[in-house]
Amino acid sequence: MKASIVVLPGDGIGPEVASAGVAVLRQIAERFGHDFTFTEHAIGGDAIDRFGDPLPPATREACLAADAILLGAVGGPKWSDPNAPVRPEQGLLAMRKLLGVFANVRPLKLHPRAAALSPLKPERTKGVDLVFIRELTGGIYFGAKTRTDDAATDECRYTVGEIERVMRHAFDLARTRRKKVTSVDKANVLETSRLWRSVATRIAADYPDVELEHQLVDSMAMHLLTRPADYDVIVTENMFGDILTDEASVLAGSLGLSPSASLGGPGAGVYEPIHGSAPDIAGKALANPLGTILSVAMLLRHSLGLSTEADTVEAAVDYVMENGNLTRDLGGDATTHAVTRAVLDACEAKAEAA
Ligand SMILES: NC(=O)C1=CN([C@@H]2O[C@H](COP(=O)(O)OP(=O)(O)OC[C@H]3O[C@@H](n4cnc5c(N)ncnc54)[C@H](O)[C@@H]3O)[C@@H](O)[C@H]2O)C=CC1
Ligand SMILES: CC(C)CC(=O)C(=O)O
Ligand SMILES: [Mg+2]
Repeated sequence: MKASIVVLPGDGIGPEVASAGVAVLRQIAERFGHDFTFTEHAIGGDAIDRFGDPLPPATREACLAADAILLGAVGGPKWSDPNAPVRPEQGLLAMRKLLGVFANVRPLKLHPRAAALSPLKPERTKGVDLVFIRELTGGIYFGAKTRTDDAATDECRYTVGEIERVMRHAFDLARTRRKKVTSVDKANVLETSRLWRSVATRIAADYPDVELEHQLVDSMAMHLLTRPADYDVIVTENMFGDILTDEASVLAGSLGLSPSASLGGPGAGVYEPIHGSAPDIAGKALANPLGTILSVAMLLRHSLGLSTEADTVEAAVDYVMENGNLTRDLGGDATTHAVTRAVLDACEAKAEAA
């Protein structure tokens, strides 16, 4: 098949992990006879430096015309002055809004070897297999902001329509899994959460085969560590999802392992690891590329409909997790490049065997 893939490397370790993702896509294209074209565009701090804009017009146009988008990460200390007029993260948020990708899918599966790397005891993490659906284009990250010399505000706003569509995404997904949705909110305090909860309850009536439970976000943060295996699909608003998924990623051994797909818009899906630009390890070849490579598997499956190819990439990552030398965050001393090479070799072996 032919596919046009826009690559947005961004900042810090973004370019290091994005190039690992592109290497895997190139190999899959060659092995399975596809014609993928890759076009790199600027986003984030890199785009501010080159164009004075964290999401320049050429990047916007390319994203709107793409079949899929692969993103590294944005941000870093160079652009983090609290008084800076423009920030890298604005480019990422604007891109998500532009593409209308309201459902951010963040799966978390525990590889057996990662159980030993998890800070939790193996008996706690046994059987963990959950998916977060994080609302991605609404809430406090997109609300009006004000700032005076002695006060600041960030508005949190959700409409019924925004909640309904992400809720249906979660229930539809739960139907293909263990048929359980946990909706996370702060309905004891926030009006937006009370609306969230009432919409969740109403939508659940259309899915009598799926169990719905409501959970307050503060205790959810605790339950994720005490009984993570009890959860199947967890749906929540933008900021709660951002925070809980970084917490949850540690169950699987490292933030560097977690992939994501941002879906639901009329055009391309966006695929990115859930981590940031990791300025502390940028340029040192220490970045774990597996979260990005697993995001590439999601790209193949969700945007290109290539499930055999996606399975091949996931099986290759499983193989490397089981047998390979891993990056430092997972207790190894392999470089980003060496782990990527190991995945490419494993992809080749899996494709050969298939
Ligand atoms: N999607 C994006 O582009 C995101 C961007 N950011 C931005 O990234 C910058 C840094 O933010 P932080 O809070 O430090 O979060 P971060 O996710 O960049 O890093 C947190 C910690 O995890 C480690 N880490 C992250 N990814 C890793 C990987 N692939 N391999 C090994 N270790 C990894 C880092 O070294 C660091 O110690 C900020 O400017 C922030 O705004 C943060 C989150 C997401
Ligand atoms: C700029 C932030 C909203 C990015 C982030 O932390 C994320 O999407 O996980
Ligand atoms: Mg985040």
